[in-house]
Amino acid sequence: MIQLHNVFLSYQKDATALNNISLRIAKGEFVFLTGPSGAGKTTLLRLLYGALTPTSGQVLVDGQNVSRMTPSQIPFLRRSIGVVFQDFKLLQNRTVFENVAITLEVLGWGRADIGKKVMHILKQMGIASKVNLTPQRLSGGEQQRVALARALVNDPKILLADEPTGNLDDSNKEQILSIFKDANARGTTVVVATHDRRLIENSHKRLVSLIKGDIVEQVDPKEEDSCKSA
Ligand SMILES: Nc1ncnc2c1ncn2[C@@H]1O[C@H](COP(=O)(O)OP(=O)(O)OP(=O)(O)O)[C@@H](O)[C@H]1O
Repeated sequence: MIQLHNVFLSYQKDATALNNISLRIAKGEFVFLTGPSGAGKTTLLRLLYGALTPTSGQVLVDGQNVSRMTPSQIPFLRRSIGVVFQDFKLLQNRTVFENVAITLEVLGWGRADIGKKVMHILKQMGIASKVNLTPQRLSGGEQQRVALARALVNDPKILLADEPTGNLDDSNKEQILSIFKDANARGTTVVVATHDRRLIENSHKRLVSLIKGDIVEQVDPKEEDSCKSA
């Protein structure tokens, strides 16, 4: 589903944000990207949804070569990718409903179907009662759930989330993790960038650790389990 081959990314000369990264993420996998600030987590996610082009190397997402896409092709790629940004990027002058509906409007859905689907996901996320409020009137955890609803409302093939539990309390973190796990169980490939060790440890999912643009460690609990039982 996602492949990076020898990817280098420099924002400026002599400052390499990603240094010869090769990585495969299979369809239906759930992967955490971790590492200290500046490790390259956000940069890697941005490559996957075509917000950045690698300086060299190849990025393949859902069978498409993102490294070679023209700007006009990127919106089509993004139809199959839900993105949750570090700062949510909610539209402040729109209601919760409108913030989530926008994903389906872009895809050309009809009004009645949009209404049903948006209300369905807001109920799943436990924020249906906030449907007519604007984001300023929501807590941080509620805003995060709106951002997740917007990213997941069209059942995307891939969900990318950047530091989705920053500033959330433990109960909100648990809710967010269970939303990711549900989406993953329905077939969405999930990639989450996070510093949050507790979130990672509680989830028993594959972990890719970056430091200064290098992959320094990969841990896959499934392989560890099969080693233990072998
Ligand atoms: N727009 C930019 N212009 C120049 N350098 C950048 C830009 N964005 C990121 N960088 C640099 O690229 C490197 C990787 O940054 P990136 O944001 O990918 O790290 P990160 O692991 O996501 O960090 P954090 O956990 O703090 O969000 C850092 O050295 C950063 O300073």
